[in-house]
Amino acid sequence: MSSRNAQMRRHARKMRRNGLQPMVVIDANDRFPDLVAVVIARGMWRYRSELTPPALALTLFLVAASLHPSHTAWWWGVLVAATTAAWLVALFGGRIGLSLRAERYYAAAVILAAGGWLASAIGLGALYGPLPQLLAAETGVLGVPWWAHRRRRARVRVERQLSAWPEIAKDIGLPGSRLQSAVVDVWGWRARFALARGQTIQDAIAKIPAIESALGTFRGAVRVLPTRDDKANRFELRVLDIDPHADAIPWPGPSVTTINESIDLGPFEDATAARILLLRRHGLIGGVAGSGKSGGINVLMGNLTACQDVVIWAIDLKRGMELQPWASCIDRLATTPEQARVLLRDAVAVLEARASWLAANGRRVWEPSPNTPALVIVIDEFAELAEDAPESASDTDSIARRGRAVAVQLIAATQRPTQKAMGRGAVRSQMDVRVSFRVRERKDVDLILGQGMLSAGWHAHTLNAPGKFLLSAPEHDVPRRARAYLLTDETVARTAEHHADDRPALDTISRTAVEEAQAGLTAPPAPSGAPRDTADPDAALMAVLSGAPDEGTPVQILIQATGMSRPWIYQRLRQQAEAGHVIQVSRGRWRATDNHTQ
Ligand SMILES: Nc1ncnc2c1ncn2[C@@H]1O[C@H](COP(=O)(O)OP(=O)(O)OP(=O)(O)O)[C@@H](O)[C@H]1O
Repeated sequence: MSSRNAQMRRHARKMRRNGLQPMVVIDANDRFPDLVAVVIARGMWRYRSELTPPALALTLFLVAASLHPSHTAWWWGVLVAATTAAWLVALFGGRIGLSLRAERYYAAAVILAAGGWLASAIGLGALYGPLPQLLAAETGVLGVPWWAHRRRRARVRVERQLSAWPEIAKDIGLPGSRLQSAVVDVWGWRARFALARGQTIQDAIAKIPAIESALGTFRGAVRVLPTRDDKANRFELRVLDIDPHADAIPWPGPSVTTINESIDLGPFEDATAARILLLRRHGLIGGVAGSGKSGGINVLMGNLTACQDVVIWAIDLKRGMELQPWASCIDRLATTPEQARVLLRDAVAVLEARASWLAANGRRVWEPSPNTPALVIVIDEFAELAEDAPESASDTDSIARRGRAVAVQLIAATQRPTQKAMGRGAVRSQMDVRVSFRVRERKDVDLILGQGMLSAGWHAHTLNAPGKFLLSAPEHDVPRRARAYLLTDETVARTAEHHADDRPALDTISRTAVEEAQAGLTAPPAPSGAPRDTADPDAALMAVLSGAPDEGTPVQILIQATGMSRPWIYQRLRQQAEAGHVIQVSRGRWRATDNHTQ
C-alpha cells in the first residue's frame, strides 16, 4: 500500500510539472468511502459549532417530513410548546447561562422561528409551497448572530487550542498534565489542569513562555496560578485576549481610615483588589525610572493621609519634588541630607522612648490609635539618602530592625535596591512588603523581591506599562500582576487639602522623645565631675534644676545627674511642675521656679 502511495505521489508531482492538477485515482481495491467519510466527518466535527444552524434546519426538515404523513394533527402541539419555551427562555434564560438580555431574546426568537416552521411543515408538508425557501432564509438570517457571537467564537477557539493539549504538554515538558475544565470570560479564558505525578506549579510557571508559544498567544498573555482549593497538583491557566490593565485606572479614593486596615493599591488582572496591610511592617518599592514608583507612593499617601492613626514623616531628597504636594499632611518633610539625618535620629529617639514605655507598662506592641499613632517614614529615592547622608545608615538600620513592634515604620522607594543603595546592614532584609514595578534586568527581580523570586515566576522585568506591579507579602505569595491606581495632580492636591485638617499629632511619649533629642543636640556637655547623687535622685534632680540657667537644663543632663530613667525624670518633672516647683522653659528644657525651696 505504501509503495502504491509513493507511486501516486510521484505521479501527482509529475502531473503538476506538466501543468496538470493531480487527481485521486481509486481502483476497486481501495476503500474510497472510508477515506472521504473520515475527512468529511473530521471536518464536520471540527466545525460543528459553525455548522449548528444548517444542522438544526436539516433536523427540522427531516422531523417534519417524517411526521407529516402520519401525525399531521401534532402541528398545534408543537406550536404551543415552542411558544411556551420561547417565553420561558426570554424570561428565565439567565438560569441556563444566557446572561445577556440580547442572548435570551435571540434564543427565544430561534425557538419561535424553528417551532413555527416545524408546526407549519408538520401540518402542510415539508415541501409545501415556500416552506423550504423559508427554512433556508430563516437559517441564514438567524445564523448570522450565531456565527458572529464573540463568546461562542472564543469558546470554539479555546476548545480547538485545548484539544491539542496532550501534544502541547508533551512538547513543553509537562507530559501527562490533563485539562479538567475551561471557561471563557470577558478578558479571555481560564482553564484548570491536573498535573502529572511529581510535577509542581513551579514547573508550570517555568514553562510560561513555552505555553505562550504553543498556544499562539501574544507575549505576556499567559498566567499560571494556584487553583482556589490550593491543591499542589493542580494549576489554573489564565490566558488574556484583552489586557484588563491596558488603560490607566483612576484612583477611587482612600480604602482605609486606619492603618489596621488593608490598603487597596489597585486591581489584579481578575479585578480583585491588591490589598496590603502596612500595620507594623516596613515596605520596599522598586522599579526603574518611569515605571510608576511615584504613582504607587501617591496611592499609599492618599490612603495613609486618610488614616487618623498615622503620623507621616517623609524624606525626599529630590528637593521635595515628589512628596511636596502632600506637604500639608506630612508632619515632617526633610528635603536636604542634614534634615534627613536629624529626622531619622529623631525617629530612633521615638522608637527608643516607645520601647521603654512598652517595657515599663508590660506591653509587647504599640497599638496605633489617634492618640498613639503609628509613625510612618516615607523615603523617596532611598539610594540618594544612603549616598548623601551615609551617617544615617545606623538609624535606618535601627528602625528597620526594631521599628515594627513600636509602629515606627519605613517605606522606602528606590530604583535598584543594591546593597550599596540600601546602605549597609539590615534594611532590605527587614522589608516585609515588597512592591516591584518594572525592572530593567532580570536579576533586579531578586534584589527587590528577594532571593529566588525570579525563578519562582516573579517576572517583574516583563511588566509592560507604568503602574503595573507585583506584590510580595506574607498574604501575597503568588506572582499576580496588578496595576496601581493613578492619581492625577489635581487629585493629589484635592486629597491633601481634604485630609490636611484631620492629621493627628505625635503622642506625648514620642513628642517628648523628639524634644529631648533636639535639646540634646544643643545641650552643653554634662559638667564633668558634677555630683551624681544616686543615693537621693530627687535631691540631685532639684539641685541641678535649681542651678539651671534661665533657658533651662536639657532632660539628658537630668538623666545623667540622677542616674534615673527618662520616664522617672518625666514623672518627677510633672509632679514638681504641678506643685509649681519647676517649669518647662522650652522643648525638653526645664528649670526650678523661684518658689521651689518653699
Ligand atoms: N498607575 C499608573 N497607571 C497609568 N500610568 C501611570 C501609572 N503610574 C505612572 N504612570 C505614568 O508613568 C509616568 C511615570 O510614572 P512615575 O513618575 O510614577 O514613575 P517613577 O517610577 O516614579 O519614575 P521616576 O523614578 O523617574 O520618578 C507618569 O507620568 C504616568 O503618566
